[in-house]
Amino acid sequence: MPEPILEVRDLTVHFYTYAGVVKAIESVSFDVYKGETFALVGETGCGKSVTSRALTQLIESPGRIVKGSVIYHSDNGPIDLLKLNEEEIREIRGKDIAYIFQDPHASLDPLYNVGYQIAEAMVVHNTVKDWKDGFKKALDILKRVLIPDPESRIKNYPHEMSGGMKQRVVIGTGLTNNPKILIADEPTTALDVTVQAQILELMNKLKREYNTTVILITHNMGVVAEMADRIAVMYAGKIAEIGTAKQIFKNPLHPYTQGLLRAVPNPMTKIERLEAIPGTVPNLIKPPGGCRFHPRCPFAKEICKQKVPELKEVEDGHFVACHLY
Ligand SMILES: Nc1ncnc2c1ncn2[C@@H]1O[C@H](COP(=O)(O)OP(=O)(O)OP(=O)(O)O)[C@@H](O)[C@H]1O
Ligand code: NI
Repeated sequence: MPEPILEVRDLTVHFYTYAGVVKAIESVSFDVYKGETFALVGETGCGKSVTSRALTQLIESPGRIVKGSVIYHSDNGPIDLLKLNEEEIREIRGKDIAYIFQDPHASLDPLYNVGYQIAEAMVVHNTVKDWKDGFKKALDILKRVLIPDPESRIKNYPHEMSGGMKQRVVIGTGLTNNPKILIADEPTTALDVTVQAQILELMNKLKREYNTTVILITHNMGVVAEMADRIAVMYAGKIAEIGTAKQIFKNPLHPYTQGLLRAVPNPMTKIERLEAIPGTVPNLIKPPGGCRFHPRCPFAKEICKQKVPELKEVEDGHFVACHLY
């Protein structure tokens, strides 16, 4: 039996804006197993980033986590991450659970050299003895993420590095404290295609070396096919389907997942727009009643307008939220 490292239940986040309450994610539930790469996929605005940030309470005003629990199975036993106070969650974030965001420019401080920034991540979490030790480890990390000429690169400021090299530094910084879970939100979207492939390969290598669990957020099905063990498909703030990569690619059940896969003629093409699925993503201030996908669904029945479909297990480990099943 796979062992869960995270159990997310009923996670709900709302943004209280002037235009109204944006119901960004609604009753999102899933498990992430130890050592796997778990991908969250779906069109822009479906709630991938909000979900991944909410896992460690990284939701800023006007957003609020209104409901849910996130049980993290730490070395010291299970903890509900949503019940921790500011200081406790900050201790977990960056140490047990690290994030890599899309834009390496935004993740690095232009005022400090990269060696300092990597060392700092370890110093603040007391995982090194002192700054000297921190710089020594920072050099190891630059080697691990395959930065050429690390002895001189360690003194570089971010603007002296290419985008791909900066993302390597960000990944290195994320891995400094040997996190149990690495959350990567579109880690390669800002990079050119050849650099993307190198970064993905690097993430796979590091994952094997450190035995890290990875939560990968992307709208690129090619990346998903390459990296994911299991996949959760999100639509308009809800989970539509969860399964192994094989189940999702070979036997997609949800009409939305089917549309998503049809929209990628070649798995290496990026999905920017879904031409195969007519209509657009609904407004999350007033989402459609019943199944949120029903206005775009070719198989919608009366019940789909009335009743929210529950996520149910249709075959072993394969869950779908759809009235057709
Ligand atoms: N600060 C905010 N204020 C208001 N609404 C927000 C805010 N942040 C996110 N949202 C809303 O929450 C919903 C989910 O956004 P989220 O960023 O999670 O989407 P996503 O799936 O990550 O999309 P993308 O692929 O474009 O990154 C969207 O409708 C978005 O408009
Ligand atoms: Ni996002």
